[in-house]
Amino acid sequence: MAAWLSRSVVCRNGKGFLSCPLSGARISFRGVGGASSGPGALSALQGKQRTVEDLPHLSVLELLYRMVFQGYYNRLHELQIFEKQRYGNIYRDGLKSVSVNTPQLLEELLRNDEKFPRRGDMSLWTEYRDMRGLGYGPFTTEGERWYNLRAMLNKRMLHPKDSAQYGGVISEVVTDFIKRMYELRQSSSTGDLVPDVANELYRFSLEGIASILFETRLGCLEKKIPAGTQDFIDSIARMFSYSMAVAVTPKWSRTFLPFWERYIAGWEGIFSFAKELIDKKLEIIQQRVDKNQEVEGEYLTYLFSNAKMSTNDVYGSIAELLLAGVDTTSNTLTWTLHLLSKHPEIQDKLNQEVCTLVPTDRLPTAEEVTKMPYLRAVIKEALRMYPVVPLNARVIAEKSVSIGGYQFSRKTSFTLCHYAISHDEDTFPEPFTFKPERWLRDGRKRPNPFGSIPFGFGVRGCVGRRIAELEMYMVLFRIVRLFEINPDPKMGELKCICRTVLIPDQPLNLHFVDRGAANVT
Ligand code: HEM
Repeated sequence: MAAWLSRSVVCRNGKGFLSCPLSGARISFRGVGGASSGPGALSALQGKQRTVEDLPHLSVLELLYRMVFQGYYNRLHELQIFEKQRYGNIYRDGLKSVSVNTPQLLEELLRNDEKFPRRGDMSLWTEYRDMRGLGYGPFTTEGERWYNLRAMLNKRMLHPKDSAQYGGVISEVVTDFIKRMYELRQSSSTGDLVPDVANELYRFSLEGIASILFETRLGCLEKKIPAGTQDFIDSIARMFSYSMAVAVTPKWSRTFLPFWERYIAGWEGIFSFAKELIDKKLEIIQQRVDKNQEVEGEYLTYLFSNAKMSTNDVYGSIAELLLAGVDTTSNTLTWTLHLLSKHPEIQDKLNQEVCTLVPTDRLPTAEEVTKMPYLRAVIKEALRMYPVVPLNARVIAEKSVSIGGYQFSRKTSFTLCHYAISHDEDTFPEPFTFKPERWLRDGRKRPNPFGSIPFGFGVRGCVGRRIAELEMYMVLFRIVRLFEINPDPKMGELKCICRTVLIPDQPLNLHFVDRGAANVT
């Protein structure tokens, strides 16, 4: 995610002539029109292969102007749409990253991806690991080493059948979450209001993913979060909140500006907590091995039992899985509940599905929730409207590649503008309207799959996808069966800001009105 963050800061692009009020600089391009306006007629007429030089491009100064003076600093997702309208579907920024902005171009690029896909510079994350001699995880590793690591991490996680085995663990976490919802509602003045739902869903997601990765409960859903767990949560927040400052300030300023020290303190907290839990588990396994007892367990135990993985690799991987899995899942759920609260008719339809497909006197199984078409469509549509990871990157390092009729030499960096793509009007008519029906397989024409790929694509796609989906389906199922979700009339319009992932600009408060269904546990 750090790579996306730093990329989002530096990779902005443009086309045509545009006065930059900051500097009076003029942004120019040599081609005729962007890819949106058809092939570069001039080059084609001359029979010349179009290259990166023919793309619309603009300077870093313009990016700075847009970020600072036009306020796009935390609305980088909206900037994608602005730039697409202004500069076309494929364009280049001053730092030579090429932005692609339509499902077709995205597909062309990703189908040309390499055996060991790269997202680009991850030094923001690797520096700390190098300083402390820690192992790299799936985000930070590259090349063949990454490939081998993913081969190990994918097992017991990536296949729907693998994730189904965590159904029981997740269901227990959902039960605790629902219990907490009842408590919060009761203590509110109206008897049904839950303040700052995103914060509650963060606790849920952290508890859920930790219960799978560490095979232990952290206590995030207890009335008072244990001190160690709270320090860990604060450390994650600290690391993320200083990432941007560290990315944009020069290294020499680290000794007198406070950002680097605070950023590193964040990493220290993350790794020391993860390490403590991993070491505890390792000790338990060792004791059982010493006593010749059978070692049973799930993900962490599986990783330890894998001879190819060193303890250092396990530390690095678990920390990165944890970081990748919490904000993404919790914010997707936050946006889904927000959208449902605004669309009672969709909520009712979803309630009907969950009450019809599973008898109301028992909880659903992992297999059942993953087969519910409307439940799946609701989450898919929420992820289309709010792709929590709104931009991504690829570097095609080993070969030259042709995208959108342009030839790019090897080592070209590409920015994948997922937010603009999933709001592409040609692919998704009324792109700003919540319509889960778009995704139903009921005979209607389905959208281009590359229009919305919130988990990425190919071998470097999200390793936690199936776990995330299962967590989201299971918790949404239970919420929708028990409650009608209503907006808080006291809240102003909820806007979306980009802090590495898409988050709400203010705490989201929602009313959870009892539907009268039994709370089966
Ligand atoms: C709604 C939830 C989630 C979303 C939308 C999401 C999205 C993404 C995206 C877009 C990528 C980049 C893929 C690419 O470059 O092609 C990614 C990578 C990754 N995700 Fe997720 N993710 C989610 C949940 C999770 C969870 C729960 C975990 C951990 C269990 C996880 C672990 C990872 C890891 C480790 C990577 C890096 C993979 C690699 O580089 O090999 N994610 N995710």
